[in-house]
Amino acid sequence: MLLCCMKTIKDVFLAYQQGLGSLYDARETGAITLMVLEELTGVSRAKIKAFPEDDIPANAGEKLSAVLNELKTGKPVQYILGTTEFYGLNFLVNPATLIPRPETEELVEWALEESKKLEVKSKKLAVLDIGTGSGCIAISLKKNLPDAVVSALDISPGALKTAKQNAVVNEVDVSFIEDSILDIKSEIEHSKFDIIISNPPYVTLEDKLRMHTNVTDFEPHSALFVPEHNPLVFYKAIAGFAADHLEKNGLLFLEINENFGKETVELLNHKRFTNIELRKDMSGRDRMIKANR
Ligand SMILES: C[S@@+](CC[C@H](N)C(=O)[O-])C[C@H]1O[C@@H](n2cnc3c(N)ncnc32)[C@H](O)[C@@H]1O
Repeated sequence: MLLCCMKTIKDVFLAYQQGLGSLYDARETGAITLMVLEELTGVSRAKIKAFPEDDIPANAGEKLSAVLNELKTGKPVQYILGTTEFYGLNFLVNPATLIPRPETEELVEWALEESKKLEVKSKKLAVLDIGTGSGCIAISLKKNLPDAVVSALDISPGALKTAKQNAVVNEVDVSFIEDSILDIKSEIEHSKFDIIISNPPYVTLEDKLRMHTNVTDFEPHSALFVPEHNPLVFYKAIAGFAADHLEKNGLLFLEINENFGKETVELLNHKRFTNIELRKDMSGRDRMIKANR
């Protein structure tokens, strides 16, 4: 199917399958095509799926063709469209921010479930997201816990700029702090939290060799890779910070490297966290931890 001949939704799916077949499997290509069609035509996902024989809007062909050419370079669709969905909300993304992943939605879900059980007397729930990136975790938590006071920290000014825009887009109030969890210098040093949550960089050199180039060539390395090839460097710093800055019975939530679940649990044990729970994600991989102060 030549792009010039795309008239219907079905034609677009066919052209994208042909163009992207060497980069993605059929399921991934289908999902990408759906995202692009929805964004560029304004037609809903449900309608696209239900009426594949419908014509695409006359002015959409050129844009669909330009996006397909960019996709062929391996650039993630979210960076091409500049947007993605996370926990039912829209987030702006760009090469300064990691593209939020579905596994991280499971971490948010867990934190929201547990937050209901936390007894916070005579004050608002205080939450800190470490390594906020696009702000997806902090903003989703604030959206669902409107009374909470949510702060979010990142070392990257580019990521923080986007996270601030995302807070405006999603109409929530989050305090953003530029600092390094490896060497805190800001006023956050004097604060206490009921929940500390983080999806820090955890990709090792060995993991990198197995990763798809559309991740390693396009997503920010400072969001993905651990410095000095030490897979636990961020977990050590976060556990140390949380040990001092969580309220009594406060909760720590971490997304982790699936190959270092046991080691991360040991580290938290060593820091005297209790009720440490390791959970698998929807693909059955050790992916997240909850611990009590
Ligand atoms: C894996 S990304 C997670 C982004 C976002 N929370 C998410 O789940 O999509 C890790 C984030 O940690 C930030 N980061 C890297 N080094 C840091 C440091 N020393 N202190 C604070 N944040 C850091 C990166 O800029 C990046 O935004």
